Parts: sequence; structure tokens; C-alpha cells
Amino acid sequence: MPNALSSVAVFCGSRFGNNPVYREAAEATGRGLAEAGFRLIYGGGKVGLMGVVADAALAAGGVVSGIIPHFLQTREVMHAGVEDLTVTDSMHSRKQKMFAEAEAFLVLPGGLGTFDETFEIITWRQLRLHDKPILIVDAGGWARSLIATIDTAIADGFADASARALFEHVPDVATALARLATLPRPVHTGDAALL
Ligand SMILES: Nc1ncnc2c1ncn2[C@@H]1O[C@H](COP(=O)(O)O)[C@@H](O)[C@H]1O
Repeated sequence: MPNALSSVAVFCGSRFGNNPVYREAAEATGRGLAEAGFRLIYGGGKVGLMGVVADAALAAGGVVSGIIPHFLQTREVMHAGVEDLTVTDSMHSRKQKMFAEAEAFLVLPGGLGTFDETFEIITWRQLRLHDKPILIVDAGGWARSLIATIDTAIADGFADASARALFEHVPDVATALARLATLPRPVHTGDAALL
């Protein structure tokens, strides 16, 4: 496809979680993105599922860009194996740069930071600040409560039913990778200065 996606940001946990399925999903994602020729944009750390995704992408010969705020370099163990590492002055500038560099977003199991990143990128799309695809991978059923929260907001009249179309909810990594391969580069890529 001439206008195919080239870069994908992955949001996921800085811990491993307590189900081996999460780690397997992270490995399959890093490897699959690399094999498909997507540049991986991620949080720049070596901890938890973040580190697993980056290591798997590097092992498969992929291009990896890490973006980490200065104050997290030690806590999230900045990944020494990632050549294209950017250290930002704040969490906010990390988010802006990840947003600017990515043409699509893939969400894997994670905790509160992952929830924050996921809701933020969905709400930026709701505000029509961009039209980049967002895929939530429900590995091991971890995303059920996140999706239920959105459905509750719709049922309670706090979000429009069209909010469900702001993201795609897919059952596994293979489905996400197959979907990414069919998606064109977004037209409305947004302006990071507005965020
Ligand atoms: N408030 C936050 N905004 C963006 N990113 C955040 C925030 N808090 C934590 N993070 C990052 O998210 C990933 C994953 O965190 P988990 O809590 O393990 O899901 C990590 O890089 C945090 O720095």
C-alpha cells in the first residue's frame, strides 16, 4: 500500500502483570511490528512490558524510538540498547513527542499510566485534534474494565455513542497486527502544539 502506516506507538505497563499472557502479547507485538516494518515508538524504558516490547522489536531487527522524561530515566531504567532515545524535560513533552512521532497507537495491558495515555489519546481524537487509529488489544481480557468504563459513560449520557468509534477493541495481537497492515496513514495528524 503506497500510503501505509510507518510508525506505531505502543502504550503498556511498566510492570509485567500477573498473567504470562501479558508478556507473550508484548513479545508478539514487538516482534510483529518489527517484522512488518513499522517503527516502534515507546516510552524508552527497560522495565515491565515496555522493555519486553522494545527488546522483542530490537531482536527482530526493528527500528525503535524511545522517549523518556528526564525524571524517569532511573525509575523506568532507560533502555541502553535503543539508539534513538530522546530524553524530554517533562512528562508532558514526552507525550507530545510520542504523539507527534506516531501514526497509530496500540494499547497493551498496563496500569494507571497506560490508562492515562489511552484515555488521553482517545479524548484528543474526540476533540478532533487528530484522526490516528487507536487499537486496544484485549490480551487476557485485561481491557474489559476499561471498555466497560467507556460503555458506562455512554449509557449514563456522559459520552456520545459515537465514542465507541474513536478506537478499535481487538482480541489479540495477531488481529491488531493484521488490522495495522490494512490501515492507511491518517490524513489529520494533528498539531502537537495544541495539546
Ligand atoms: N500521567 C501519565 N501520563 C502519561 N504517561 C504516564 C503517566 N503516568 C505514568 N505514565 C507512563 O505510562 C507508562 C506505563 O505506566 P503503568 O502505570 O505501568 O501502566 C510508564 O512509562 C509511565 O511512565
